[in-house]
Amino acid sequence: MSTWSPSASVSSFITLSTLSSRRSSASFETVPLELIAEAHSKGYHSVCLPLTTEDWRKRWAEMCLVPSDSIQKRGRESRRESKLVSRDPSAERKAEAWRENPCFEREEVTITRLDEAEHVTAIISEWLELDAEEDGIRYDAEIALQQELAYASYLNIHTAILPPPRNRDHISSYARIVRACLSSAPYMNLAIRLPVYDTSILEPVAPLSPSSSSSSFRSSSAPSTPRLVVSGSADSLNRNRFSTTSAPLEAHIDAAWETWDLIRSICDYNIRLALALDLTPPLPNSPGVLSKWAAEAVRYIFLPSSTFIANAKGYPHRPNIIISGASSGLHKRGGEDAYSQYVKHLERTSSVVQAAEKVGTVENFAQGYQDYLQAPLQPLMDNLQSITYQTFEQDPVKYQSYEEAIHKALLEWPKQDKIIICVAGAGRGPLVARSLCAIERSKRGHVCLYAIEKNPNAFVTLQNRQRTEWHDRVHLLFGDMRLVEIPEKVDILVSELLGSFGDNELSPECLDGAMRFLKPHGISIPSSYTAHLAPLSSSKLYNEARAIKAEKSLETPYVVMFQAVNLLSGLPPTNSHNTRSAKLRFHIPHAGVLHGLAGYFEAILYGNIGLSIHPQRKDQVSKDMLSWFPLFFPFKEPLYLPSNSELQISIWRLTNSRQVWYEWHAESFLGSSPPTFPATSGGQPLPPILMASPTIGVPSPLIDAVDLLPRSTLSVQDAPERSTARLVKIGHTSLHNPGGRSSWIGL
Ligand SMILES: C[S@@+](CC[C@H](N)C(=O)[O-])C[C@H]1O[C@@H](n2cnc3c(N)ncnc32)[C@H](O)[C@@H]1O
Repeated sequence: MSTWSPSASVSSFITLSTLSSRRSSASFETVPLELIAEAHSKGYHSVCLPLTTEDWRKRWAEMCLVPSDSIQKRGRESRRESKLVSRDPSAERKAEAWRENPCFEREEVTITRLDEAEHVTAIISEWLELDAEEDGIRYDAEIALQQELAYASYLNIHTAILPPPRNRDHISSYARIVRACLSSAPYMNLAIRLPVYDTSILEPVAPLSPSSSSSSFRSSSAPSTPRLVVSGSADSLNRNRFSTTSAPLEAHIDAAWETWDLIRSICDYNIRLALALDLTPPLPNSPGVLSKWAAEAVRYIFLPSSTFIANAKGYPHRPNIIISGASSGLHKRGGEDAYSQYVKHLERTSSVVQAAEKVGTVENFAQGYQDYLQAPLQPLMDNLQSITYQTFEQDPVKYQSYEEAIHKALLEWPKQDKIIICVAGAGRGPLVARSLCAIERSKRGHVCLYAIEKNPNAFVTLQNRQRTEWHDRVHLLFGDMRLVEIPEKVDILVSELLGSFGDNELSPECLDGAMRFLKPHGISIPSSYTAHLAPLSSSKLYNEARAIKAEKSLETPYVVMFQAVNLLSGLPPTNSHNTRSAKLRFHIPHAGVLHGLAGYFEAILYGNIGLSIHPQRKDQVSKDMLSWFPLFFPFKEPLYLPSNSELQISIWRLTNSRQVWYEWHAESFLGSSPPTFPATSGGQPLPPILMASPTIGVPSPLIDAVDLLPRSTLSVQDAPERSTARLVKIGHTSLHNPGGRSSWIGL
């Protein structure tokens, strides 16, 4: 279960120039101790400190890089040619000795004592190019990185922020080095600093000189925003770093995310690897572009004091926010403390935090359960515990909605008739009590109420309530609704057998068995329900499911209160999949990785009264209902989906005489365009498929996904327009849970 920390941690970035310009005062033994104490007194929880000094950068450059003057002599050579330049033999000897036995000298590190390292996040030398063009520089950068991490571990520092990737062509080398470090430093958490997009698209920058990685970096100042060369652009192929303004900002944001995706994939989704997202560049207005980061392990957010950005609030991971330049005096009136105070204010006033603090909201109820995988209930096969019923019964919305639905049905029933109601699956009796309230409110005279329950333990509670509260107003029947004998047929059948995906607690099978005692023109409450699927990206959930070591863990649906997830496409208004299988087509506007499917349900109880956990409609239909979290169907292998690709999902609900199970599968294609809806014969465009829920709220504005099954609202000649012609297949997953081998629900 994830813990819910009360507030984001705010760190101050202490620069090398601050460290070197201060003299320690009488009250502190060392400058780092004084600066750390000062940061604490100004409301910062921790500090980020460069681990190494200028001296280390100089020694490393002398040993491992070709001196820049020897390059200048050779004129404008490419970096690739620079490795042919011979080095000074004494520098080469020193380098060999260092490679044999990497070791710092005292002046090369900023801190030396355990107490200086408390609450410190180490910034690894930013000038190390783990993705340098030259093999030799990459090789030496890896040795230096290992050396710095070993030193940080020695000082009991648990987190280090790595130099950013800069060269798309060698990201795989970068990632391989990070993976090696994760295994050689087993107690260290690593974070990769990544700008939200390549800032060179805003302003041209000079090309790097061969030894430039070091010389161009002003390590004594606050960290500059790293720049990433996006492969494939003409500029990057020429190894220049000039503006690529022709590409839209979104493409650059996608490129940054793809860099991260490659690194974390090569590192096998290691949970000790996280992102330090640099929000220094001006952010685009469209929040959807950034939403993919919500599904990632963003553990740090870099904010320079010059661009204080309110969008950082509400990130679900509650990352550490690192403020650089807080002491630069940029906002003189507020002073240094103002930044941490403002970040805390933004967080306190954000809708996410306010909802979590308000009693009665789902966010408040679900605290501690965000992204926690729970096995779905099996109320038919298992007998639920009293405490489980008690949890359901806290729902302030579900029972009220049922009472309203029953009341409405009673009012609409012909006045002179006697009415027989049956609550099938009564549990501890809350729907029985609500039925009695509705009867009383409707002022109907002749009403007879039955309650059926198959859980022998809950049946004791029902008997007790009958004796103490209900008396002869309720007739109890013990047994399975599929088999139990009932003295007369009923007019209104009330049940609540719904799972997060509608039918996953076997409501269809149970109600099929109960239909024999519902009169032909009788009413079922709920009158219908629909299941909805959406493709989902969440490295966190993927890792959680993988952490359960059993092979079947990635072929099992889970109930999850989603937090660190990103829906890769909109949800269809309804999948209407009582056919027990569906094939769904999703347009993927932005590149992403598919880790699983999110499953939701919507039910019409009676008339316009419903229940919904559909993310876009739940607030209109049944706001603050607590009883259901969505279902998560994981995929065993993540499936990469490029921008403007098409995802096709197949899902089957299958059954034998003893079990029901789901099987699922995904395929990806290139060449997709956002779906358009075919015109009817009258020339009017068809709306998205809506006929199954015409009475609930307003239709979802999201129309990305379209049910591919032939539907009554689509004429046959319309179908080819929506076919998958001209799509190029690019990938697929395996078929999950074939034959119900890993997960099933008992009948
Ligand atoms: C989700 S609980 C709902 C309980 C209660 N109606 C409420 O809303 O709090 C479903 C109940 O239906 C019962 N149940 C499930 N299948 C049943 C069946 N085939 N026959 C009788 N009861 C059944 C379970 O034991 C459980 O008490």
